Amino acid sequence: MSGLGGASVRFFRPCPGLESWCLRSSASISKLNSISCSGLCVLPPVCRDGCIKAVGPADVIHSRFAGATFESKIDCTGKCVLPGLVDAHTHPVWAGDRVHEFAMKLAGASYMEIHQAGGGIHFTVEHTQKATEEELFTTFKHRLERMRRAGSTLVECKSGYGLNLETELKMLRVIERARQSMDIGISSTYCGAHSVPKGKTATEATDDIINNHLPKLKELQQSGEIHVNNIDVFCEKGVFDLASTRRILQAGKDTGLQINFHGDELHPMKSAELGAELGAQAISHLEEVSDEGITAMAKAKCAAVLLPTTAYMLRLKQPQARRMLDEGVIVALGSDFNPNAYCFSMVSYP
Ligand SMILES: N=CN[C@@H](CCC(=O)O)C(=O)O
Repeated sequence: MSGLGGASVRFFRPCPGLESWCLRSSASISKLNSISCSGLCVLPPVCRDGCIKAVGPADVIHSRFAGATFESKIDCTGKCVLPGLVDAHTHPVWAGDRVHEFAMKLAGASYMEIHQAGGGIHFTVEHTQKATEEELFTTFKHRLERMRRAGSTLVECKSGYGLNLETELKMLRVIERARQSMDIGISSTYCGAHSVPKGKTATEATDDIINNHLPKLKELQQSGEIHVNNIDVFCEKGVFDLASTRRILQAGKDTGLQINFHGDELHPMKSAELGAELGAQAISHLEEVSDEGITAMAKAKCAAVLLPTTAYMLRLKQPQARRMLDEGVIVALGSDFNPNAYCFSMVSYP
């Protein structure tokens, strides 16, 4: 049985008379859930480590845990018990919402048209650069709490609305603070290549990331000030092309980060092929992935992180989830919570 923070989700059918207890053993506080259904009881005791220890008929489980004492009783009548959800792609640290852009979108403007006109990510960057660390932490904390209430127990959290070193580090420190203080798992992603900063070319931005951002990140990782797991790039026409993406991802990998990037979202970029070649852990979006890209990802065991809310909101075609699964690609899901796609929950639209 997988841990509650694991990727698999199992549903227990709600049934009448379902009860659960918390129990205290000599070693740890554990929970003992009891599902009583037409004479059959299923008791999944949950230990402090988050793992379900056993599932079975009540009498079997009771005799197995006979020495344990119950701490409290939780009535789960009409409810179901399910492990925590993993949200594999979010942009939750920012200031400057983009509600005003919805009117432009409804009038027919595309995501890239708004971006190229200086809005979109640029708008959020402007506000995030001006925000204090405290302001960012307060709103981030509130968003994480809402995600947790919606069932997510592990959330991948990206920087990427700083673009300059100072603000990217501010965002990563905010993520680190939450990682240490909140009751939710966090996988932290440096996304300094989320967009080309105003006044720079993509090549200049790439050089800045490789020569300045990544060495500083490595220093802070080594001193234990921050813990970053992944590196991300928005590999897209008009943002970072395949060559720049390759340079940044390779440099990130060389500093010990896992590759987890945006690819093949609005245009076919051969991002999937690149990710597979570089040993990427995951690639997100993939609405425009090629057949060869799907095959390469399956072979390389590179996970596809699909973001149905985003495809819906941006009116993109939905990614080929069934085809990917049939080809043997690992498929994960993300809410893609960001100021453009305001979705906290993995199980429903906002
Ligand atoms: N596509 C690029 N990045 C985000 C959107 C970020 C934003 O628009 O603020 C995404 O994953 O959908």
